[in-house]
Amino acid sequence: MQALTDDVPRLGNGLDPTPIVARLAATPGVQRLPSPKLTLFVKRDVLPPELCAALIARIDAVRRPSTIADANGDHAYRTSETGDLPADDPAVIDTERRIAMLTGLSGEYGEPIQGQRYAAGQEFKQHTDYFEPKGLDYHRYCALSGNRTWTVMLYLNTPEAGGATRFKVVDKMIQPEPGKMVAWSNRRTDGSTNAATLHQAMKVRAGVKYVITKWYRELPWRG
Ligand SMILES: O=C(O)CCC(=O)C(=O)O
Ligand SMILES: [Fe+2]
Repeated sequence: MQALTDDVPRLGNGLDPTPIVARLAATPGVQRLPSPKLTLFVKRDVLPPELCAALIARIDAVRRPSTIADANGDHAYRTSETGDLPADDPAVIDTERRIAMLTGLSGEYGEPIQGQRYAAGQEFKQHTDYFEPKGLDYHRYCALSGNRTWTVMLYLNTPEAGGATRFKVVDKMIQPEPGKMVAWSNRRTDGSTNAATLHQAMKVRAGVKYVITKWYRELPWRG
């Protein structure tokens, strides 16, 4: 991880959620989902409008059709477009720093920030962000860096209609707003993968939706 200055906190990979939860819970404007089943936080205005606009432009420059691990034969499962954002871009560096300051998650465990663009009619059906330890693709995706611990997602705009993120198990819908962050642990407090993190990006009905996502791993990110 480069270009984060020395004052950013380094509270680990999130597998032990305690320091991350404490930091988020102590930050003004952070809301916690009131459920024992899922550790999830929401905060508005994490990114200013100019930064959201800059990131949208970067996503448009790198986007390609999305793929999914453990391809299940349903080609409509994830129909958005994806792209890794260049780590040396000033807008990306600024975003990395804001995420690190807010969550405390140590940058070396983070995957490169990924952008997603959903056009009208596009969606990402129900899934979890962790890789199934018994899944066919587990070794391919997790051999070097381990499984995912936390997800930090930021909306960059509001589509004209649709595009909410839905967590069905805890009956929570989150509406896209520019600069709004959603962060959750993909684990239970004992470290096991948490199926209550099941979520979906609901279909965009009109307009376009842009988000960025940063996932954290058990081990320092090595691809
Ligand atoms: O776009 C969203 O609302 C959710 C995206 C998501 O779940 C993912 O990319 O893993
Ligand atoms: Fe997801």
